[in-house]
Amino acid sequence: MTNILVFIDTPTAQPGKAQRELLTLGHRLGEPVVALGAPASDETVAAYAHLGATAVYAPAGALDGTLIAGEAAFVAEASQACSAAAVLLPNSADGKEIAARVGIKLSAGVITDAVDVTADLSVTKSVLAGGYTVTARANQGSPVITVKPNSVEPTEAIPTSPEVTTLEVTDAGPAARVTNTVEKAVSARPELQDARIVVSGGRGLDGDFTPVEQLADALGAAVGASRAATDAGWIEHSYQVGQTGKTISPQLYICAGISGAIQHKAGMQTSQVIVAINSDEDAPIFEIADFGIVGDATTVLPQAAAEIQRRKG
Ligand SMILES: Cc1cc2nc3c(=O)[nH]c(=O)nc-3n(C[C@H](O)[C@H](O)[C@H](O)COP(=O)(O)OP(=O)(O)OC[C@H]3O[C@@H](n4cnc5c(N)ncnc54)[C@H](O)[C@@H]3O)c2cc1C
Repeated sequence: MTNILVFIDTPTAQPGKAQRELLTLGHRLGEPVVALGAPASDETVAAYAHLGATAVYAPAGALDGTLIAGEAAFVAEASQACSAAAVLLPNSADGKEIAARVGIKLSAGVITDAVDVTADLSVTKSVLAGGYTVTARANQGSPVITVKPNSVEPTEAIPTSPEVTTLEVTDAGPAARVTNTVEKAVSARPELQDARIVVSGGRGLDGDFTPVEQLADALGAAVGASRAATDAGWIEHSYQVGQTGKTISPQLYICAGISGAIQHKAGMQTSQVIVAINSDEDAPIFEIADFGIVGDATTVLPQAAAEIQRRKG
């Protein structure tokens, strides 16, 4: 039996696509054992049992009071408890930091930005801002791997009745402590990093993101932005795509009024299909676009949104 530990950062009764992708990959490599990032409830255990988790580890108390350190200690303890052959985590900023700390605790190799993992634990990953794809293998310990969303098609699993083990996290070490939290405003849109479709806007939007948001809502997409747009305060920094923003690989990336600077491309050029809307036919973004529209974004975006709404009826 080869146990593959899958870390679920935010356990929920209705696991999202990125979590189901990790479970599917765990199944492909062995027996997926789930490490919940919060104390277990009947609902969360049932949800991951439905996805075929063969065992569940959960912390005795909440882990979010210590920034990352508590999660890393818990994942390392869960990995040792089930003798995991590999640990899979989300490719978020937190996921990568947890992976790094787990790698140190377990003296194990860490591989980020994975887009595929084969049975011999060879990892296909993007490097150099998504410009190249390479195959990598950890040469020490059980590899700790962060997996990009939209890399695996989630499949149905045979439901299980997993044993639930509660772990006391003892090794969090000195850590920064959270003293106050502010709830993020709830959005009906998908999370930027998990979304199948992303509509992004840049400086060419001239301060008004309404057309980007309307097309995103027509497509059920997430909204993204260039740094020029976030620096100008037109939209929050959490929406920034690129080298110093989020790295995403949606199935469809639509960008409007974005020139295609190397730092922006670093965050989106592994998207499966790229559609660019720009008034300058020589804009660099057209070099990597699958479809290009030379036009005014403030005209093209509303037309696209209206046509999609019309076809949806
Ligand atoms: C260390 C570092 C890190 C960085 N990290 C990031 C990052 O993470 N993400 C990021 O995005 N940038 C990043 N940048 C900034 C990056 O270099 C660019 O400055 C930025 O991406 C430009 O944003 P933009 O394409 O919206 O603006 P611009 O480059 O000004 O392009 C605007 C585009 O809009 C077009 N346009 C104008 N009007 C219209 C219209 N009406 N309709 C359609 N098109 C129109 C123009 O033709 C132009 O191509 C970083 C820079 C540095 C130095």
